[in-house]
Amino acid sequence: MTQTTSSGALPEAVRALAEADFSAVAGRFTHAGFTVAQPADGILTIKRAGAPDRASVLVSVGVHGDETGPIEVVAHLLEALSHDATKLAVDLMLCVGNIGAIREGKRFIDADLNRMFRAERGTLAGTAEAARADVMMAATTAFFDGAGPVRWHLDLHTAIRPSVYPTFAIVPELIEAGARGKLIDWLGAAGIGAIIMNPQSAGTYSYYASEHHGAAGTTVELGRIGTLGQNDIGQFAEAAQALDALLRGVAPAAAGRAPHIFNTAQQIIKLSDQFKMAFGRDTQNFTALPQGAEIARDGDTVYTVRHAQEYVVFPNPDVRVGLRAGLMVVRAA
Ligand SMILES: O=C(O)CCC(=O)N[C@@H](CCC(=O)O)C(=O)O
Ligand SMILES: [Zn+2]
Repeated sequence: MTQTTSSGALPEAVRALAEADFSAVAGRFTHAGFTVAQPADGILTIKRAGAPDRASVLVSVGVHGDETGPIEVVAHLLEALSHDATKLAVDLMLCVGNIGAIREGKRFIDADLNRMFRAERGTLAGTAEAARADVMMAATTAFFDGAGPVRWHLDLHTAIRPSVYPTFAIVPELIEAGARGKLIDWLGAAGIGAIIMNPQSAGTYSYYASEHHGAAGTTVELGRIGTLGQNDIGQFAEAAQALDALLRGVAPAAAGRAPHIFNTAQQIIKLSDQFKMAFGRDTQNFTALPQGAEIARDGDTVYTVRHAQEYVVFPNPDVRVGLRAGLMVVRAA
């Protein structure tokens, strides 16, 4: 079945996930004997009763409302899996993040949801996204409470700008070494070209799940923002296959290539409205800058490249004061 939208015909599975309408898939998993619940709007959990050792996998999409490619990828995958429901080999929590922003085709309504997964929110405490993050954290806590030791969180995003690596991931350094190794292997099988090791929380969902719930969490960037129903998701076939294999508890079809590993050199924080980036808004992710080059200036503060070479990721002068306006990374030895 398809639904016609302003952007053309949207496959029913995509429409349903984008609108957080889980009725069809929930029915199929229930019929296959799973315990299915919807603890909050946009959140679906599917568990097998009496199987405490199963891996627990949280998959989130749409934390930024204009990042629609992963919604399409997961919608098709979930639709297919629900028709083969007994093959689901993990406890699954599926979270459609910023439902209001998805509806409006915007990154966020009041403020960036992916900076709200921390206690201090300052002036953003009363925003729609602060309330949504509270709901998501409560559901995440309930999902992982009492779960077995194998815990994953894949938070699927897309980047605003083009990138030297069209697919890349951010991995919190604090993940225990064994679990981190398995996660990096999986990211390789998923066709992810580069991994940024991140030592510090920026208030993101995946860092929160790693820090507070012992999950092997990661933010995965799959291409660029696009209109729902118009993304070329064929380019993410490896990621879709690897995710499907994870949910079915089987090895990915391809081992993939080892991603390039980068360490975080510095986070560029916007300190005031005087903040000015030294290069254009459309500078692509992983653009190399030489030692001493100016990155940004903000009043008396001048951010410069400290290593022989640093690469800029997520350059964004338009963020709110106090938030990350870019990440400088270096190739790991
Ligand atoms: O392309 C951009 O500038 C932003 C893409 C995006 O939403 N990235 C995430 C990364 C989260 C992390 O650091 O783990 C974000 O900025 O929230
Ligand atoms: Zn995003």
